[in-house]
Amino acid sequence: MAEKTTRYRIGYALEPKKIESFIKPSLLNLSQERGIDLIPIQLTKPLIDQGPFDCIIHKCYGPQWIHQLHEFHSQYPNVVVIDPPSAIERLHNRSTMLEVVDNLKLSSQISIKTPLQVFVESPESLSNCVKSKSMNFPVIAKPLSANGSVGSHEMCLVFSEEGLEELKLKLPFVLQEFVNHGGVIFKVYVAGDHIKCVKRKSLPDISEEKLLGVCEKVLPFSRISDLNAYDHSDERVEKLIEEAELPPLSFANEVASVLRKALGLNLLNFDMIRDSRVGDRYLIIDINYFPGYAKVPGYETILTDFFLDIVQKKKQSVVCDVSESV
Ligand SMILES: O=P(O)(O)O[C@@H]1[C@@H](OP(=O)(O)O)[C@H](OP(=O)(O)O)[C@H](O)[C@H](OP(=O)(O)O)[C@H]1OP(=O)(O)O
Ligand SMILES: Nc1ncnc2c1ncn2[C@@H]1O[C@H](COP(=O)(O)OP(=O)(O)O)[C@@H](O)[C@H]1O
Ligand SMILES: [Mg+2]
Ligand SMILES: [Mg+2]
Repeated sequence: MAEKTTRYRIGYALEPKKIESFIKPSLLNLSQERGIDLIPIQLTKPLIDQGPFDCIIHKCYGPQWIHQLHEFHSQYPNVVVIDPPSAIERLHNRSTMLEVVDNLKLSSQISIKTPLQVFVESPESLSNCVKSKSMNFPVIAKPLSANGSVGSHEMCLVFSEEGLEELKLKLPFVLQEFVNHGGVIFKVYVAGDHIKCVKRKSLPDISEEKLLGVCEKVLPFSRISDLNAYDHSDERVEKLIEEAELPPLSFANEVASVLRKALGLNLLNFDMIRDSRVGDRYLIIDINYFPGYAKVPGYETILTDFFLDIVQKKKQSVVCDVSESV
């Protein structure tokens, strides 16, 4: 008689746009072949009435969803929830998002830090905040909230103190020192133990001369691709990205591993730049929960491997405490 292979049910609670980009037939097929059934969770119906599930993955905002998860967890404490809302919450605020980075302990000689950053809440504190941290212009004003809204990605490069005055209506925000990094950013995608680092276009460097010649006090931007007119041509940018050296794999892996544990999260990516001023120094500038994995070549394998790790560890009774603070 043919041996019956165990099948696992992973429920996903995602907004329609995310379902379209993430739940591709290629992911459904590969995970199905390997024993995982990905089941849509209806956001309009009580979670508690859906299932059974071995695991739930989710990227939804708002107290109602968190309440549903709590309710579900009290009834089905053995179902693994990836990830705990309280840990995800930390990434929805650009001030708390990067707090753990400066305490990470690495065995590598290469250092991992964050740029100088200050949280600005009121117009009165605006003029002093840059001086108090000895930050140099240009700085980037980033909305405090990183809650998935369009506005949460609307930023401004600020070239001078007068520029800061123009930002009063955008409070509260964080000001982060702009760091030259050769126009290329490294995005490290993490799904549990599975990691992939890719290169992407970033803001171009700003030299002292360029800074003196800039006419604007503030340059708003949202998507980096909108900034072509501001500097390099597409061809030059492509060449820049192609030629940029990736960070050493062992370093990227170690940062991903310690960061994931410090945050208590499994599904994330982080944006990392190489500081042009100092050798062997990288800076984390952004951390995102459940990012756009489908843009990573081979994401289907990375995610399926991760799903199997989770459900099989559970089967072997290896404690997987990710649902601890649901
Ligand atoms: O839409 P995508 O595929 O570009 O993914 C976005 C991510 O792009 P990335 O994978 O880092 O290039 C994006 O990363 P960045 O913040 O752009 O670095 C966010 O994770 C975004 O989610 P949210 O709007 O912050 O909730 C992600 O948006 P959602 O797909 O989760 O809505
Ligand atoms: N401190 C910084 N120094 C240089 N460039 C930065 C810095 N912070 C952000 N950027 C650039 O701005 C982009 C958007 O900033 P980020 O914090 O990643 O916001 P988002 O959450 O919208 O992706 C980055 O991908 C990078 O190109
Ligand atoms: Mg980013
Ligand atoms: Mg982000």
